Amino acid sequence: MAVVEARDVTFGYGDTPVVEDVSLTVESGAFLGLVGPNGSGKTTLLELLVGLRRPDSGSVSLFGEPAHSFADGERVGYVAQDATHAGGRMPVTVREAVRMGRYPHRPFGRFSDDDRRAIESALDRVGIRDLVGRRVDRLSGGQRQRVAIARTLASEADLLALDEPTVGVDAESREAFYDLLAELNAFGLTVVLVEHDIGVVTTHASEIACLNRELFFHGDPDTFVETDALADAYGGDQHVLAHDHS
Ligand SMILES: Nc1ncnc2c1ncn2[C@@H]1O[C@H](COP(=O)(O)OP(=O)(O)OP(=O)(O)O)[C@@H](O)[C@H]1O
Repeated sequence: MAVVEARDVTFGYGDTPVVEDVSLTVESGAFLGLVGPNGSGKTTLLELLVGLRRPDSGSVSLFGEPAHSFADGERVGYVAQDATHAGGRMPVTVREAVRMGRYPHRPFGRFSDDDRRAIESALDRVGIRDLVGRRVDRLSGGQRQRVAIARTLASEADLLALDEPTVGVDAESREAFYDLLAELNAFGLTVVLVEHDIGVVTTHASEIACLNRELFFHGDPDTFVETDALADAYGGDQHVLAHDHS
């Protein structure tokens, strides 16, 4: 079953499109890495795919319905670059931030045992139980990203979309973070990840989409590194491709 289906999607902030004619299907259970040079439209496309923006032309459907009809947290977890959606800058505790993942289920009502179970299980699966009483705005970037993931798990979302989640996170925590994503993916969570580090994404993702306004490639990582798509999308700037850890 297709979780995301984008057809001929074009979008621009002004007259010039920054995403043009992109068609892309993300199947259930996929781990898609979305790569491309700086300013190539990755964040914009991710926002289009999860319904945070509407295309100027073309269409995006999520779980077979128009993407813009999905509110954040309702089957779709979205982790923005600075994880503000996880209460990243708010003076709330980790437990409160993770509880927010249940709000789509209980907009006004009291929390049920099911809600509490989902929250506790998310804290355990992401390994942040020792942080529950800490304020989110005083955590490290890597810890905040884990809170963001826990919030998504608590919401029992089927799709997790992340925008460069490990910017500013040290290499060790970054590896642990990607291992966690791979594990959650193995348990059935569909993942779409914007990541500028091609090495990271070809190691962890099961498929790659390479964007530079238009989609240059969508397929498996091994094929991606063998084709010209990479050089074409990056304008032949090969040294950026192999070891970009900036
Ligand atoms: N809110 C906005 N208003 C106007 N232009 C924007 C806005 N957001 C992004 N852009 C422009 O759209 C283009 C695509 O930006 P986007 O952030 O989607 O690219 P990206 O591939 O995620 O970039 P990066 O890797 O540098 O984060 C860029 O030229 C950017 O300057």
